[in-house]
Amino acid sequence: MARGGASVEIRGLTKSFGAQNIWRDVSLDLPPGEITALLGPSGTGKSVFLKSVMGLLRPEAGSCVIDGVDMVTASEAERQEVRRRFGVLFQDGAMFGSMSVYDNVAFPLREHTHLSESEIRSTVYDKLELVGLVGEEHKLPGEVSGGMRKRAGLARSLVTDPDIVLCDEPDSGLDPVRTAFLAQLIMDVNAATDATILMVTHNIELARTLPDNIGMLYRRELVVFGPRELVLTSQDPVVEQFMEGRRQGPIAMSEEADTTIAEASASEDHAGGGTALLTRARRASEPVAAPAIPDQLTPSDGSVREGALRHRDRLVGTDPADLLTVGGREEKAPLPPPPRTTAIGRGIDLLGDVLALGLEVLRLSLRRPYAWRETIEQFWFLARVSILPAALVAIPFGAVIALQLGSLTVQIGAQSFTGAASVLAVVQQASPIVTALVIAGAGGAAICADLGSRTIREEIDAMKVLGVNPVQRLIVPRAHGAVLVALLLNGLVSVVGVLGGYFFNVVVQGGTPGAYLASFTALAQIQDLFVGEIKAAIFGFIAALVAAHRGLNPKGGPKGVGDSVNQSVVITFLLLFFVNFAITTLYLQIVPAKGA
Ligand SMILES: Nc1ncnc2c1ncn2[C@@H]1O[C@H](COP(=O)(O)OP(=O)(O)OP(=O)(O)O)[C@@H](O)[C@H]1O
Repeated sequence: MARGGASVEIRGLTKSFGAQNIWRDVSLDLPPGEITALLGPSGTGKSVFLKSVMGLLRPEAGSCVIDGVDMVTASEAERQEVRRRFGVLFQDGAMFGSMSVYDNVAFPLREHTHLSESEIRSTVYDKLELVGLVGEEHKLPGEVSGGMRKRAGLARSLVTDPDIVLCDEPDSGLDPVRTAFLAQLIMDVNAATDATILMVTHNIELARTLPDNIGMLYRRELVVFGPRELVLTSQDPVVEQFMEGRRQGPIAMSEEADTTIAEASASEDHAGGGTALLTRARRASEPVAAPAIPDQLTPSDGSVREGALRHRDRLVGTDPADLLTVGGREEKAPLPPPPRTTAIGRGIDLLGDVLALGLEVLRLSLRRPYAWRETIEQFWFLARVSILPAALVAIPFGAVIALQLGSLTVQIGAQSFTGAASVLAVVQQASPIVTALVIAGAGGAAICADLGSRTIREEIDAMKVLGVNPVQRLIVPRAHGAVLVALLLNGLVSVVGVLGGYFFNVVVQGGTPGAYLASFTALAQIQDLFVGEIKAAIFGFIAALVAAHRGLNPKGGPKGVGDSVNQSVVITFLLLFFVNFAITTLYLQIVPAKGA
């Protein structure tokens, strides 16, 4: 069933990370219903480009319009709507690690369709069969090979018959035979659905025989984009070298080396030497034989693709000279450096981000569907990792407070108030802080590490692309779980602390049980208990938010996750002490001390 693929119009797109410009001024139209391959040396920003098209990364300039919606400036809700039309295969598959291969492939259908489980089952098995994974469906992603994960990711990306398919190196990790099957599969999917397909690949054979169009990123620019037939016969040295996989030419081992060669070439040109590498092939006096164009794959059922017909018409009207004008090759002035940010500025940004995340969590807390199961699992997990340490910390804490206050009250002749003083100190101050430190140290660290590893495995990106809001699905349950556990732990720590105080005051220091208990009613009041619980809930919320924020923004790979965990604990501790001070001051202003 032909549906006419979606159009993707990209104009002047520019993306940098801090001072590092990845590419600039990229303009191209992905022809609807055709297959396009994006090539380029490693590290030239092909994956960044795909993520920018998906709206997962925000370029600082330019537009990427998909059927009328600019993915750069649109709201997250609008982007989510467009993403429902996407099928995305991430570089490492981005399978959800806690779900089986079957559940991963069924995920988009369960989220976005009203199909019955038996209909879902039949669709999932169709796709698993296409990618050769029937028999492996009950395994977890961690129990199958990298190539299998990739194929499972492809099955998941195709399960909703998307209009736009974006694949990041679909062939990586696959053997040559499976790569050949995969190429045929992409061609058949295009023939059946007329989807607009953009794939990043390093596989030259695939690039030569599968796509209708080829684009190439090199030295921070799109240096060529056009019909396969014209790109394959291009005599541009960069394109030729890449398509032939040669060492000789302007492309070197690294981006820096590419830049050095190009600069040398430009200065030779400038000096009138006439031997610059970038233009050498063009200036060679002997005629250069045009390379042969290999036959393009055809659909296995022998049908004629709609995209192929449109492509043929476009090809007739394309001037080969247009190919190299896209993006241009002339040296452009360097981009201005980004504004410098100070440590204080970064701290303020971080606080702003955490606050925004907190507001988002509160807003989504009431939104359905509520992730009950995840909340209960998180509550149970946080309770398990924090109850024992909290109880163990509470005993010496209660004891220290009782000892300190006990000796102080004896010195000032107010021994009869030792119990109340212990209660106030433990219930109002020590207990919420101990609770929050344990939640931040044990629970928050685990939340941060879990989310961080999901982020670097691109699971969070996959979730967004599959139309699921990770804040609603993952952060809200963790924040609620942390608040509930904080309330529970605060009660526990308070009881253990007060009992510890009783033990040291009465048993060790020889006080009387009656005086210890009687003093409770003299100075303590029920609001003290409430304020302790409110503090604990706020601290638990803050601990979960900071952990989630750091987990969603790790810098780099596994080491970045480790750094995020460390930052999450330190930042939470700092915030807690400030917030505790603020709440205590406010409380003392509002609720006068008993007996005052
Ligand atoms: N989230 C990020 N933060 C900072 N830098 C990033 C981020 N993502 C990518 N980069 C940088 O952008 C550059 C391009 O990365 P990208 O993964 O897009 O390259 P690629 O062309 O896909 O490479 P390969 O072909 O090797 O997969 C790299 O220098 C990378 O370090």
